[in-house]
Amino acid sequence: MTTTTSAAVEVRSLRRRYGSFEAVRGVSFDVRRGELFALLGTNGAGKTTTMDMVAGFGRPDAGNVRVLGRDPYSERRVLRPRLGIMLQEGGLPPDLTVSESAAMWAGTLTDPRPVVEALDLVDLRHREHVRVRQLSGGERRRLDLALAVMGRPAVLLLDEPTTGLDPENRRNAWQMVRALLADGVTVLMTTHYLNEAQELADRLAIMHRGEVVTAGSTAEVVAQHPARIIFGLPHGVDLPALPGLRDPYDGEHGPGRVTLRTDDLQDTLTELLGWARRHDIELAGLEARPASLEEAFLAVAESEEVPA
Ligand SMILES: Nc1ncnc2c1ncn2[C@@H]1O[C@H](COP(=O)(O)OP(=O)(O)OP(=O)(O)O)[C@@H](O)[C@H]1O
Repeated sequence: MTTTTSAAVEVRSLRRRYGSFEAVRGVSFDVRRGELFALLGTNGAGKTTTMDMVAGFGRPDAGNVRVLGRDPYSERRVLRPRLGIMLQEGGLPPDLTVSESAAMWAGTLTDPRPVVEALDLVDLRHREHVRVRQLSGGERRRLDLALAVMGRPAVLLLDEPTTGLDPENRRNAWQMVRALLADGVTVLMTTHYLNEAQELADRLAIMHRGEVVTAGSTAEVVAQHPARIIFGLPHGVDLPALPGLRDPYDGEHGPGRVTLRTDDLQDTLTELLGWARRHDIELAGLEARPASLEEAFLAVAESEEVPA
């Protein structure tokens, strides 16, 4: 029997404690079919613990996880052929070579990619005869990634997949993930690289102290934080009242340099430009930009709300 649900991964009110410490405190999110959902968060926020439960390795104390409509813990055998998992610890036998490891893993799968194809995907073919223990950290990570996609999974779980990769290999990994997404694979990924989330994620959630603090598309998450307009103003000129501003204005960029923080970039900018034109005032070095994902992340990381 197949169960149909609209989301590939459904996480509802998930809780997990280690002893008396509650690491995951009521986390909910959906990963839609064919999208990449990024879980971001501060160190110790509970991302890996959440991933473990989605992978079916850890059992929730409360709440629910469904992957392709199945419970990943109790129905792990049914789900396994459709799930690709790359967690933080690879745990491969250190004395096997790269191709022996890949062949051993392929032997446990129903419809594996050929070993050479999987190694080519992560650019490791030239290292096929090297023992796992002799690989660099980044090469080991890439081997883990090759094994995660070897079984042609419908859902891929990647816990910090590009940590330790150099910039070129990180970009190669992104390309591979993009190709998988184009094939309809659903990806749930954690990362500490905000540009990685910005490059790859359709939607994301930012976790802090066991909770999801904010979630949505990158644009939605960023839109919750003020945009900035920065310019130089001739000496002795005062700004008019402008719509959308949080503060009247502040001069954090030094004398004559003004920074406005606005919740409505278009409105504030339109008014500002109209005013400058009418009074023939030059706004020197004018810059306008929305908040960045980094600003949104830092706002979450610095928030002191302690969950009840
Ligand atoms: N086996 C364990 N026993 C006790 N506490 C644990 C265990 N595993 C994780 N924790 C604690 O649970 C919290 C969440 O850990 P988790 O690894 O899920 O966070 P994370 O968001 O993945 O962090 P990071 O970004 O640093 O990898 C942390 O405070 C961690 O110390």
